[in-house]
Amino acid sequence: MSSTLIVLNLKTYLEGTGEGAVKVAQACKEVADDSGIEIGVAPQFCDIYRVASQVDLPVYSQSLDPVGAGSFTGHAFVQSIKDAGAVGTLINHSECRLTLANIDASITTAKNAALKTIVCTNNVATSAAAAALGPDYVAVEPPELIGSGIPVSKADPGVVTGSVDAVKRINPAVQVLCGAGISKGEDLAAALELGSVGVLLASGIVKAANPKAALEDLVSKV
Ligand SMILES: O=C(CO)COP(=O)(O)O
Repeated sequence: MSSTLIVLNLKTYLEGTGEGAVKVAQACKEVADDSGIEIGVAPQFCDIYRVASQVDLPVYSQSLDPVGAGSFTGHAFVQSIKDAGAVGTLINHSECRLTLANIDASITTAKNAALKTIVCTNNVATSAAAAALGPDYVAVEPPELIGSGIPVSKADPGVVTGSVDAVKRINPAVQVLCGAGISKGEDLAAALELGSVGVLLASGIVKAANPKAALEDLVSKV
């Protein structure tokens, strides 16, 4: 496997049973095996166990709550996420934003459970702030490009290079992903060219008529 990472966020795109998530995850696994590129999926909380137990690929939670065992109702509890089979979690996605203090607490909670952490950011300044908290990855995603089909690597390359520079300066151990509007092989190639180590993406693959073919295109230029 190369050190490139692709994480496919399923959001709430797949209606109905979790079988849709399993199918997309299976396509990810096949393309990962054929290409040698690591591909993970972030399904709904309730689908983590189903996906992780049926498909041998890295599964991420879409978020978690920084609560321990005890008197907490309606929270996404890290130990349950881990026991369901997740290897990591997104934190602070633009569609699930947190305060800085809660980002910090979520990173600590995930790390204590040995889950990988991907903190989403919306610009260079927040990428720098997130890097100071020491996650495994910062994933910069300008919200205005999310779901737009316009790739960040083309529309706003400066936010990627700026994040890479800022993160390197603040904490060189943190790696940078980028996302928003990414769907094609040229988008991933451009993202790597800009200094990120991979992409976090969703609609271009999940909503494609043939997700496996879309994934094959995505990895075709690496
Ligand atoms: O929000 C994203 C991934 O977390 C990006 O979404 P799109 O790939 O649909 O732009």
